[in-house]
Amino acid sequence: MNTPISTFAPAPLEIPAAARVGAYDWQTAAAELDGFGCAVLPRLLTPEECRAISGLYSQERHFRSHVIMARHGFGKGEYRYFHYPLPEILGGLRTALYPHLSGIANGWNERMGTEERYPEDHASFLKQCHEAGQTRPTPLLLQYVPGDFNCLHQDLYGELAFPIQVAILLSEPGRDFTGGEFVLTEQRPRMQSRAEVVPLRQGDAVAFAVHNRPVRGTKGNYRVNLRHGVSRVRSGKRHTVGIIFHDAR
Ligand SMILES: O=C(O)CCC(=O)C(=O)O
Ligand SMILES: [Fe+2]
Repeated sequence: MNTPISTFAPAPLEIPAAARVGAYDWQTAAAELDGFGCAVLPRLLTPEECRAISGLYSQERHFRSHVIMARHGFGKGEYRYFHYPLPEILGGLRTALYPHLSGIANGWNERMGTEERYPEDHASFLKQCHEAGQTRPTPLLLQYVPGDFNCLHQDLYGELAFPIQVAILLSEPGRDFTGGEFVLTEQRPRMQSRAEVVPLRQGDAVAFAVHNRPVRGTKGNYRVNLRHGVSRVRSGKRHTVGIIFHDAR
């Protein structure tokens, strides 16, 4: 399903996605996701790969749609959804990341008393999406210029939603842009909301909860509601690539 990125950008997948993803300490990542709703995977992409992926933004043939955020009240900035087949590097990372996250997601559902369980491999989950009428790919490339921001939101595209997603920062903070921090908020029942700002460098990925996750309280687990967004870019240009595991209706 994936085309090699090297046919249109100078970035072959030198280290296979599964090896790259498998090299992280997933026990620590799971503990961070459990404790805070997010975990950083440092340097998932090399600077060259980041540049190659950002460079796709202006090449319309890779995308199925283009969203100007201000037109929808989503913030200010723009993004494009890739079409299938995905660039090899993104398809590869999505497939490789999924099995590490599905166990965490199933643990969350168990603790939240939700019956739904996610299959161990991404192909099986995509099959479920397709059977539910969700067939359009959701990986996206975002671009922000000074003054742009991404309002707090949840990336839900139909009934089926995998509860963890990944965003990779393609630009280098301080050099390519300033401002533009990745932000997560967590709304807790009958309590004030908690915010988390995630410091990222170029190539770092953040895995985070899409909508709900369980939190351990004194009387068992309670459910919190998360949103994510990006603070205002103060200068320069910021690109990110988002990997969402469910397809869209
Ligand atoms: O630009 C970002 O860091 C966030 C992008 C986003 O909302 C997403 O990947 O779903
Ligand atoms: Fe998002």
